[in-house]
Amino acid sequence: MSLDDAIETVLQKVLRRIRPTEEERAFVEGLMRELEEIARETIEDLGLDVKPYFVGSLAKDTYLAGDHDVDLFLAFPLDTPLEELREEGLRLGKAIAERLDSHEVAYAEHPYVRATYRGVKVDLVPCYDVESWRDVRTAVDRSILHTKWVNEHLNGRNDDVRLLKRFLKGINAYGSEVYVRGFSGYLAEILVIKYGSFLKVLENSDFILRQKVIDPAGWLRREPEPAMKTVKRETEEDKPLIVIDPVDPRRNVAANLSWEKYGRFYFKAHQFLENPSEEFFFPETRKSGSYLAELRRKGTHLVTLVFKVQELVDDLLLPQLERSARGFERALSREGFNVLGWNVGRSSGKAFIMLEVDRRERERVKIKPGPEFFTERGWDFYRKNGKVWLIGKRLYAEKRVKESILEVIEELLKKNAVALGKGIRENVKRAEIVLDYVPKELEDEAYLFLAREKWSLKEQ
Ligand SMILES: Nc1ccn([C@@H]2O[C@H](COP(=O)(O)OP(=O)(O)OP(=O)(O)O)[C@@H](O)[C@H]2O)c(=O)n1
Ligand SMILES: [Mg+2]
Repeated sequence: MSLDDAIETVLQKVLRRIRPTEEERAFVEGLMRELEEIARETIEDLGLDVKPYFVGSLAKDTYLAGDHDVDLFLAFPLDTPLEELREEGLRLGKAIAERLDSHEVAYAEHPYVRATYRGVKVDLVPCYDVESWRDVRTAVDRSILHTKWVNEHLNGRNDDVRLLKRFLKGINAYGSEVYVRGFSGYLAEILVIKYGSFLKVLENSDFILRQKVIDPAGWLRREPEPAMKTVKRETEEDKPLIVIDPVDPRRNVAANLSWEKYGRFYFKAHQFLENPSEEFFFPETRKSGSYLAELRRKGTHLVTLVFKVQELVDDLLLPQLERSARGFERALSREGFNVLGWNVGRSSGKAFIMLEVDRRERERVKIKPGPEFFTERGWDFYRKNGKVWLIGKRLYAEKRVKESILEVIEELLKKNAVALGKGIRENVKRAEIVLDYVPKELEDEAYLFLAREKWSLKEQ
């Protein structure tokens, strides 16, 4: 079988798993019709002038089978004051959600309602009814424009988007959340539109990087108007990619994409094209092994801090954990410990920070004052210590003391000498700190970290 055929076979197999079936489609469409009806009725009952819009991958038909969360946006007229949009938006969201199965309020730039209906998550998000980027006032306003732009330009390549999204998920590079810094769904859509297909996007993984600026709507070729500041290239120069949002020249769609995640895409794209397999899309469950054996193999040590955190969502918690881990890295290196790597996360209600270090204790020389030299105790001191000297009539000696890294960390925390994430400072200070041992539920995590399995670019 030729390589092209092999690739095609794999893609067909993957598509069978990620393309929604007719039943799922019918269910989703029925759900959307019902929700729209409920929304319209509620809007009328409340006497509001609001338009409901579906956005996100459902509205673009780029959702993966089994993954069909609904984004229902409630678009207020542009002349609505921001305060009113927040209040009325929340009130409307709650009124709609009352007629669904369950709901809670979630907090982003503005509060919005998260409901469930027939087992599906439904976000009810207030926004402005914008027609162009000039009208955009809140972070979510562009979504309506994105949906429209993608639907106008995708030309039936919906399955290519599905393949790319699944590939990115499989290689652990999907999601634009701050703690992922990978590819967003919208970025995947733009790449497919720009390069023509899933395979073309993969084939262009080098070129995309060299091209650096992708401008699908041709903003840079247009006559600039005063309000149209395009994405600043200088300030984004250390980003792998600048994708000027086709619906808003001021925004880089790839602003959250990190070098690490682009790098994963780059290597995995090359590997897939040479050696295609379903594994890239659906990796086997991660390897496991003994973290203790890994510590012995490497001759390094593992410090783990485990502590309770309140109801912080991942979006807030993970960046704070990362900041704290970097704080430990700096503080410990000032104290003579080399931090080879760190890993943070959350597991069964607790947060953890893992630090891999080169030693478990440090030796320091302390100066020990002794007694006067011409006494009994003076002779004792003289015999017991290696290096001794006099200052005046008093003996002094050098003393080597060992301090364990745990003592050093406790000392640093007591002195507030570690830069910690603001919202979790007190929690970290009360952490349980363990050395070369982790609680049962973190054993796998510790192995994956120490073996760098979590980040590995190559299968071995
Ligand atoms: N970094 C991001 C994240 C989201 N969005 C907007 O929010 C919408 C919904 O976001 P999300 O659910 O993350 O993406 P989907 O396209 O729905 O993809 P998925 O299948 O992963 O849900 C996107 O269409 C896009 O307009 C965005 O512009 N930039
Ligand atoms: Mg979505």
